Amino acid sequence: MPEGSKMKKPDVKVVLLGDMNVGKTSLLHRYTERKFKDTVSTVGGAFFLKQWGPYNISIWDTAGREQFHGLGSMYCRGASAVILTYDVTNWQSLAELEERFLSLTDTANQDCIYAIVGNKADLTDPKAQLSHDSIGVSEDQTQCEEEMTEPQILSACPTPPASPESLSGLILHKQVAHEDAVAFYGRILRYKGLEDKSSLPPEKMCFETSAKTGYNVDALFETLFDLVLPSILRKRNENQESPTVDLEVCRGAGGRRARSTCC
Ligand SMILES: Nc1nc2c(ncn2[C@@H]2O[C@H](COP(=O)(O)OP(=O)(O)OP(=O)(O)O)[C@@H](O)[C@H]2O)c(=O)[nH]1
Ligand SMILES: [Mg+2]
Repeated sequence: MPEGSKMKKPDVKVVLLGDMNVGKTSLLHRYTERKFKDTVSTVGGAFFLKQWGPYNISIWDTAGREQFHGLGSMYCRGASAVILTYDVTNWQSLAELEERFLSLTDTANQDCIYAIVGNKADLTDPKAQLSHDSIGVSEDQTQCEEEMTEPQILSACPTPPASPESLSGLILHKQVAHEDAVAFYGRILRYKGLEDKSSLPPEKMCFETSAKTGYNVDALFETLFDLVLPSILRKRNENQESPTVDLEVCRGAGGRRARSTCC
């Protein structure tokens, strides 16, 4: 970055929370790099700066591992949107959101919005298995769409095979129904005293996604960006401050690179 250049100051903060292994990092990779690539378990947290029209949105990826639990409330501080992420093939990952993660959001903004995201839908839902990434769709993909035979539905196996990928074409038993996510969303609104937020009904705020195929990933992020715009505009009007920060000042304070800074 050229000397003295200004890094765009984020207008708003979106945070990904959820148990380890549910696919938070993979969702971020899918959305920002249009790729499903190997990941390692996140240490601490990292953020990505997304330009959304004239606005700058920081998307924070956090660590699901228990040992980083304490950092969650720090990452949620000042958040305008929190994506509470679970794995549709793992009931416990939804339970963890309520038991371990919901309280971390107490540091988020008063008008913060909440999305409930059931990831890995490609393992349970045939329509989520097809590539949904506009860049990634190829003609043989449409071919596959026509040939798509009814995938075999696995019975509810108590110990799903170690590597779901080896089941491509097979569908794992879904452990979390959409209704469970909707019920949890209702409990979040009550916890936050937002029951009257009819503008954000569960059908709009509960998603099932696949970071692997891209299913519903753009819809998730872009729905949230549209919904946080009013809070960006309000903040800009209130602050009337420069939408940029002088990097020299940051450097003086040992400022770190803005891209994927790990705290
Ligand atoms: N089939 C399938 N696998 C996925 C999907 N998303 C993530 N995975 C796999 O799930 C494992 C964990 O993914 P991560 O993105 O690292 O999970 P995480 O929530 O960031 O985990 P922590 O960083 O430990 O909190 C990896 O093996 C991913 O390849 C998905 O949509 N479908
Ligand atoms: Mg991660």
